[in-house]
Amino acid sequence: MSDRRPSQGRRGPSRTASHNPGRAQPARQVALDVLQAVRESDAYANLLLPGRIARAQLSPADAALATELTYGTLRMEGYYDRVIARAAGRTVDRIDPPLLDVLRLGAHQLLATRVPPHAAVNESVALARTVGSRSGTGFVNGVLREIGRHTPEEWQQRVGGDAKNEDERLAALTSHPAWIVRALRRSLEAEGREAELPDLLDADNTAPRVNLVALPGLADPPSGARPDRYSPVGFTAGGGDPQELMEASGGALRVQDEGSQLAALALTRARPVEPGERWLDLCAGPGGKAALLAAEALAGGATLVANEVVPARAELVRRALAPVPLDVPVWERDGVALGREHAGEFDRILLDAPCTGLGALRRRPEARWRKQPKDVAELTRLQEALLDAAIVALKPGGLLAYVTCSPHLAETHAIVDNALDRNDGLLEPVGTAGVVQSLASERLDLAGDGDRVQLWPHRHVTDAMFIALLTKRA
Ligand SMILES: C[S@@+](CC[C@H](N)C(=O)[O-])C[C@H]1O[C@@H](n2cnc3c(N)ncnc32)[C@H](O)[C@@H]1O
Repeated sequence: MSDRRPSQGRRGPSRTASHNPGRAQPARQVALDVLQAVRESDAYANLLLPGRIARAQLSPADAALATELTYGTLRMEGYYDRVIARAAGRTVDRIDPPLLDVLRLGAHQLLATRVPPHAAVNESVALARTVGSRSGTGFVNGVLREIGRHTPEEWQQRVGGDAKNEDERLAALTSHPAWIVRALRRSLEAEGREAELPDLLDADNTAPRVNLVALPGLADPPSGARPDRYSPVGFTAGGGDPQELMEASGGALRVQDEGSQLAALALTRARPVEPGERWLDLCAGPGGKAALLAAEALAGGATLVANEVVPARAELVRRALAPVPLDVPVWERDGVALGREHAGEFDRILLDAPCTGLGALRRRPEARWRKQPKDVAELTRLQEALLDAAIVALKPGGLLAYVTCSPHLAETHAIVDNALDRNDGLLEPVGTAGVVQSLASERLDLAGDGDRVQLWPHRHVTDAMFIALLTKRA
């Protein structure tokens, strides 16, 4: 590896020219700290980053840079590792992990940002000094210069050329584990929409917009807000700062994906609410949908019980419910046992089941590397048990929404199909697509027979929520 300067190094001045040369720039230091914490302690970037930005007292511009660098690097980590391995001439598991974090951050700047290459390399070398030895610093310098010697397009050709088949190629280039690409392909195939796979994988790597909900009856969207295309209570803030809006509203305006709003409203608005109805949110943590259910229950004269087995998450549910002036007990029970002990008590039940979360990869970029195929088998057993319990807890004639934030067929259609088979004749599918469409002001492009809804990031710009409404025969 020579020490020749990369040809792109003359593209323009460094954005960071004004700070002390030789020392890492604070936005990059924050991004590196978060990458390290995500790798070392399974931290979640979205929970960690705001605190780190505040602690470093970053300016708004630097906060935006730290955010872009952190999420951008985490999203494309799998791809950058392939580039780094080729440039370094060794697999990434043979690179000191703290230096690998620096290399990933540097690769992101070189391959996917407008940061001038010399700034990307120099800043990375400065970061490497904070985590590695002199030889480690030289290694980072050499690897990044080698990466900078080729254009982003050349790297894509090289990395793509290593793949043995199309799924592997897509997995490598879009930074997804291959098993997830296969699962997503099968889900789209089931809709006859296999050709959309590259768009879906790209959407997973696109930062989601900050979407908010106005809890019905408790708040209205502020002036200047842009209404959502599908959710009647959803909006984006327009020019307003979402954080300020949330605080000023006391929590009646809050961040919530449009798909999550549709899932909750499908249950509450599928048919008119009879005063006195009893509702259950069986797996409520952290409480986003519970808050919307509570507002809807309040408006319709129903009551709601929220349940969450993990105490810390139950506490989050209590906080989420605080803006709604309805007394909602929050139970901390295993939903499987709870369902069986409250047989036939509830008119409407939301089962927003624990799942792989493959529908929210754009929101939690690190999650794709933490899940394994074996997790699917474990989760589907739990999903089946929870669904059976929910069916028991449902009143005859009651309505149940089975929801996942995953489009994996094993967690969605298979769970519902098996439940219909096991409960021969007891359950009846409800036309979920018609219900969801009736909420929306624009036509939803949905596939399937109308009994179930699968939303998609690339088609609907929502998380990939799956919603199936079922009713229990009276
Ligand atoms: C997909 S999340 C629910 C998200 C929630 N509905 C919202 O909108 O904020 C699933 C939740 O189920 C909880 N959970 C997992 N196993 C459970 C069980 N056996 N009984 C009750 N809750 C469970 C998890 O801790 C997690 O908080």
